[in-house]
Amino acid sequence: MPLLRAEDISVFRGERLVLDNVSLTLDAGEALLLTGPNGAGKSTLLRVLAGLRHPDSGRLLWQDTDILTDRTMHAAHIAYLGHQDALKPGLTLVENLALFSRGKSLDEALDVFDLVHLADVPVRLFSAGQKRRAALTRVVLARAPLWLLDEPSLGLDARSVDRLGTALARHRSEGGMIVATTHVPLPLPDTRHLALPGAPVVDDARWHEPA
Ligand SMILES: Nc1ncnc2c1ncn2[C@@H]1O[C@H](COP(=O)(O)OP(=O)(O)OP(=O)(O)O)[C@@H](O)[C@H]1O
Repeated sequence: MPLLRAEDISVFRGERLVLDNVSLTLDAGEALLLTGPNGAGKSTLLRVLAGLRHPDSGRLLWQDTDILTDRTMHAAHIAYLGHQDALKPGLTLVENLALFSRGKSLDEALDVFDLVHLADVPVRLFSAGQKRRAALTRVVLARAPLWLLDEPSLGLDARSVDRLGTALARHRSEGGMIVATTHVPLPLPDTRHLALPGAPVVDDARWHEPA
């Protein structure tokens, strides 16, 4: 029995069928890359897997239990990184992360993405890449078995991409699972791919600028 199983997930956004009967499974130590053109539904699928969006049809099972029966329980299984880094700009990095540390020392986690020197700096002063590294540090701190990462390498410099690779490999070696969306190669070897085809081109007047 796989730990995570999505069965025939379909999602409409407006009147558009964005996900059409998508199925996947994931087991301990496995990773899955979601690829496909802009608008194909990668972020939508990630949000469904996170329990943040209800599919219009299909089931999502965690160890054969439907996650929709207990979303609070499912929230403890996942660490979700969206496009927005969701950091509080007025707080320092340590203050932002303290909410997720559950009393544990932050030193080791801050080192994963080389952020020790920025520990006491307000996040509003961070660059885009530094904010992404902070958000990724929060994922590490969550100690959740399933990481759901929407374009995790966005804005990262080469050294940080290397560190991301190390963090992903470590998570998998500890039995963790990863589903990530990406448009660029990620440092994630031995990974399955799920290519979402994207919506068929439709001649829909709502998508044209008024003349
Ligand atoms: N608020 C919304 N209302 C209606 N449709 C939306 C909304 N947001 C996104 N969509 C549509 O949902 C579809 C899937 O979007 P989604 O963000 O999941 O795609 P994606 O594959 O992650 O794209 P990208 O590669 O650009 O990040 C797109 O066709 C988009 O137009």
